Amino acid sequence: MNIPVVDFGAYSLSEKDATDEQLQSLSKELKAAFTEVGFVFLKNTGIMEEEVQRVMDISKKFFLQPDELKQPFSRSSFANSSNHGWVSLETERLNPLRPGDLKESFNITSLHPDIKWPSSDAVKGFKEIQTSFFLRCKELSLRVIRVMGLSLGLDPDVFLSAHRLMETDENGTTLRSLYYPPVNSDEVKEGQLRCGEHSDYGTITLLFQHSAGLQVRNRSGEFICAPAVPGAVLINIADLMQRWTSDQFISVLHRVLLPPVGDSSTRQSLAFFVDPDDEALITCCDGSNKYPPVTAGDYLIERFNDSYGRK
Ligand SMILES: O=C(O)CCC(=O)C(=O)O
Ligand SMILES: [Fe+2]
Repeated sequence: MNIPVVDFGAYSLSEKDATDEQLQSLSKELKAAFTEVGFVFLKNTGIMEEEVQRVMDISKKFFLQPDELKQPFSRSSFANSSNHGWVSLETERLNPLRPGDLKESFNITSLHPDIKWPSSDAVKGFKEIQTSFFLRCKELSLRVIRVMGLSLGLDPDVFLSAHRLMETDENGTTLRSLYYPPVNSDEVKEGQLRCGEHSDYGTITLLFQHSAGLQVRNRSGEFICAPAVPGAVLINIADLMQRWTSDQFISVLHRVLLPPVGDSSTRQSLAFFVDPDDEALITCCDGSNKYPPVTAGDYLIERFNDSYGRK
């Protein structure tokens, strides 16, 4: 399996709009990638390497602090945004059959003015850097979602109109910084990984990474290493989008293994999980009843219950 590379230059964030011809050609390429592989590398998106690096650097400063300083920002301590906040090591199990993932993360789901942000000198600029990257990812996602609608011959509003509330407490879209600390192989539990096998939950995911480590399952069921393509954003289809398109676009399992024994390297990545508005009703867009309609908010709560444990 090769993940295709698509040049998004014609519709990059530095362009106001693309011509119909350019959109047609992009939609053909994206459709092929999303129906056959479920993943695509998008290059020339307009999001620059320096922006990505800035977010990784400030996130790492947050993660390297003692747990007591991170605790006040814990996920589930934000009243109106249940997925927002810091997730400690081994808390989430993306594959619930394995021990907790050997990763830490910080989820940004809400940009509501009342949200409390880390603001100590050690993480100076955290709010501004994360907020501006969230908004850039949001703009790029909306462009990709528009092209995805066109690629299936739909009115682009079918998908776009379900993504009007990103960054508010009525939409689950999340910018997640991930940090995989050095692994001490003497302490690893049986079957434990950095990130267990899973597919993502919502519409699409934008993944920014600078080092290899991610594996993607191919059609024969083998996990294949995804390369890190400098400057490109890796985009994959998530489960609600697969449902929405009656399985035309495919949401594929992926994972992050442990480094080889004796390798003490760390890994960082940024994932922008795009979700439909909580109240959006996801109904098969081909008019079939392949899957019953579900509201995005209800669907996400179920999935989080599986990976974080039921309350
Ligand atoms: O860190 C990575 O590369 C993958 C993370 C991931 O797949 C996820 O958090 O859903
Ligand atoms: Fe994922």
